[in-house]
Amino acid sequence: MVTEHAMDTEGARIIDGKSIAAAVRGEVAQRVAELVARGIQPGLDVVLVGDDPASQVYVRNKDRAATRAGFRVRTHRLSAVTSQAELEALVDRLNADDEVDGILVQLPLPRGLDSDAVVRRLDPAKDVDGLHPFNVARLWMDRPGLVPCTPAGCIEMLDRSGIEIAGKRAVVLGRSLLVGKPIAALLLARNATVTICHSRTPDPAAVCREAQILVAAVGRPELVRGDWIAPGATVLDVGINRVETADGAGRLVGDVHFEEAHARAGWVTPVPGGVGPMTIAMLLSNTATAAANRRGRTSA
Ligand SMILES: NC(=O)C1=CN([C@@H]2O[C@H](COP(=O)(O)OP(=O)(O)OC[C@H]3O[C@@H](n4cnc5c(N)ncnc54)[C@H](OP(=O)(O)O)[C@@H]3O)[C@@H](O)[C@H]2O)C=CC1
Ligand SMILES: Nc1nc(=O)c2c([nH]1)NC[C@@H]1CN(c3ccc(C(=O)N[C@@H](CCC(=O)O)C(=O)O)cc3)C=[N+]21
Repeated sequence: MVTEHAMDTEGARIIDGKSIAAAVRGEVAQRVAELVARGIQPGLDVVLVGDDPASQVYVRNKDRAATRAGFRVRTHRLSAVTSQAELEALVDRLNADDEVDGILVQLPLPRGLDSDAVVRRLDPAKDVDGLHPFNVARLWMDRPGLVPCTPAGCIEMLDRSGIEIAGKRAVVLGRSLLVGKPIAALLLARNATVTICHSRTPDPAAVCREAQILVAAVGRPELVRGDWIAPGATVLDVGINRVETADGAGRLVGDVHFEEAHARAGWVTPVPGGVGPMTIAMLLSNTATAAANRRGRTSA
């Protein structure tokens, strides 16, 4: 799961999101097989509005992983000029369909659509992104429920790498409802001492230097430099940014300058191959949980 070598001579240990995600997907496939053996075919429905190319890639990755794990998967592709009423009518139809266990509405929605209203419309029991106010409240109340996939994936990576959370000073860069805030809630629930930075934080570098666990979720390519990182800290890089390259192909970089972080940190996640694959694995895990909860849990 991790590459073992001395940190002071060779830099941080890499947290391999790809292999941890493969392990989680294998466990989910087992849970799905148990449901299928009971005559239950768990299903995931993804709603994609518009033709944002990045979202298309995520949807394709999710489709493939979900199908391989044994889920029925359907992607609803709606045009960018879809109305609020049409989108909410689709959500209503999926809520009412007993064969639908998980509903994921890809965000952000095109301009003019009210994503809050769409999320509020979801049946909380099918909200596998954990964004409905009911699930947000449960998260902050430390009650198990459907937890946002990327934050859940971050905790899973720490746990499966043997990195202690309790008692640590954690800093989260970013405060979105999808990523920053729920990561902070989960770290807090696990007894870290948590600080959240955002675009109005005067000296984020100074705050980050205090972190034993640093999570970057800002969407700013390589914002976090080596001198933002305390020696030996654990750095989780959530950012997915496409930047131009000389050959015109472009490449993915995180919110952390990987080489500089690797030289200072104790542990670091790469981009790609870090948090991204975990997001998909946790989406599958949430969908299996939603299916077991909705359809009466006896063993799964
Ligand atoms: N790996 C994965 O699976 C996933 C990756 N992502 C990626 O994670 C990143 C963050 O996503 P998301 O949370 O949805 O993005 P948002 O744009 O919704 O939120 C970004 C947050 O970062 C803060 N911020 C922006 N600039 C700075 C800065 N210079 N210093 C400190 N804080 C700053 C903003 O502050 P303010 O609130 O003040 O505006 C905001 O809270 C993106 O790159 C996204 O693509 C997202 C989801 C899943
Ligand atoms: N309602 C909602 N929930 C989300 O969780 C959500 C969303 N909307 N909108 C977009 C963001 C982004 N996101 C990613 C998921 C997987 C990868 C992923 O698989 N990344 C791989 C490969 C990336 C590639 O090579 O293209 C990696 O980092 O290794 C990336 C990004 C989920 N998001």
